[in-house]
Amino acid sequence: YRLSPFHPLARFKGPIIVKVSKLWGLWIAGRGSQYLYHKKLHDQYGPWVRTGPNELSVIDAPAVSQILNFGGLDKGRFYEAHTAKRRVWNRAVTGAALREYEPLVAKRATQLMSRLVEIYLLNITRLDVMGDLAFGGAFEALREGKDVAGIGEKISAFMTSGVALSGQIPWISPTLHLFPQVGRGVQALNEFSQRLAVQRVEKGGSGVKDLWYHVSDEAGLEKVRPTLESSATDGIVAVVGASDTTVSTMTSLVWFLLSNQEYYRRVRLEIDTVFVDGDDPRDVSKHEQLQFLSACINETLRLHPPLPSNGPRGVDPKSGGRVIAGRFIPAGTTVYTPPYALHRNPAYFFPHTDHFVPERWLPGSNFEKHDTSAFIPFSLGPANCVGQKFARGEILVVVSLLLKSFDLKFVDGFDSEGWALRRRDYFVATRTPLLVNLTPRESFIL
Ligand code: HEM
Repeated sequence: YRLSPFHPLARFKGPIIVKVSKLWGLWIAGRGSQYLYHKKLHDQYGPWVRTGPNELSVIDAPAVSQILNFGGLDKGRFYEAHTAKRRVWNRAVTGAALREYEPLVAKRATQLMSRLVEIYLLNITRLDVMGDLAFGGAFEALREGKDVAGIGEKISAFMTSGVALSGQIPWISPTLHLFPQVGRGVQALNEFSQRLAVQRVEKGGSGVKDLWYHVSDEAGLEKVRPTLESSATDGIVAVVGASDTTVSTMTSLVWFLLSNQEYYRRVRLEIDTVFVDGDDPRDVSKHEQLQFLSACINETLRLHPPLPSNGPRGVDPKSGGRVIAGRFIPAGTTVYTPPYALHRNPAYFFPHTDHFVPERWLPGSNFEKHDTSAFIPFSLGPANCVGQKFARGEILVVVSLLLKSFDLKFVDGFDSEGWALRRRDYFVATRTPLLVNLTPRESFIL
């Protein structure tokens, strides 16, 4: 039936193996290769591809916008386990709220620079920043020089098992606890976040209106105050969703710059010009002058989107189906809009589609194709990333401080070309260590 012309998705092209069963897709996802597989299928079959018996992947920009934007498809069963409390989240990321967080980020960025003299710790800085914001300074990984709480490990167990699996087989989410291996990863992270939440409440406010202040509604703006349990879930969503995505971007950015020395020199020159003697990269008022660095961040997010496949959407199984960009999508269909494949579609970014060319983002640049409606690293619409402004701000502080303070160079003999090929797609892309030597510069900042 799934291969027959009677199946509601029969008109959509795709390999036979994926039409028959979800097992092949599950195997690909288990290896972290979904983003590459989707890209390959789109290269072969075009912007609409059938990727499962009841699943599509779409990289046609107008259709992507209709799917993700207001009035589009639901987030579907994939998110059943999460409480999407968008209203409290929105309060947590207003301009005023972000200004409250700035000293926290600046403090950790400074600590990073001092510890970098000894060891490269970008990976754990993100833990401390999010520990500060969400749980009142819970982790202290930089101070200890390592991830003492083992949170990195808990996050990867959670990502590689529960999240990847429920993305492939949405109906499995409510039954995850039945799979001991998978359930353990999910449960360990849940218990950990509950403990942190209790600690944060016992410790009382940090004096800063941090993220916890908003997600637990300390100001009492909601009619019904969120329970400790649901604020703990939000706290951990912040640590997982906000820290790994940001560090993925920073690590890829360093990799792109060191692999393209002329761009590395140009970014450094810009930072040295904007922050002259005594000026401090933690001064966010100067960040809008960092045009070339911002272009490099965009180009990094284009080629290495931290969520390479994005969260799927679904057509309500109880509906009569939906028409998207002139095509009928039957009820119950899962729809992917994978940023990795979309961003590398030459119909939207051309020439040098697969190459790091940050100039395409500079004002006045004249590339044959530069369609920003196809640029969705933070997704689109009502469920897009609430933290994108904060993420950009954090990246600008840390990267400009890093380049102002150190000369960076790949460790001799490091397989830098192979590094990008080892990125894996477990909802947030995972990476192997990027080995970089750091030599303090004269302008080293503490
Ligand atoms: C470069 C860094 C980041 C990237 C690329 C990124 C990307 C994304 C994407 C693509 C989504 C939507 C997923 C979907 O549509 O299924 C999302 C959702 C979300 N992000 Fe981010 N994110 C980043 C940083 C952050 C930060 C720093 C925070 C918090 C301070 C944050 C908080 C959230 C939350 C709460 C959601 C869920 C929104 C909702 O469901 O309404 N993110 N992010």
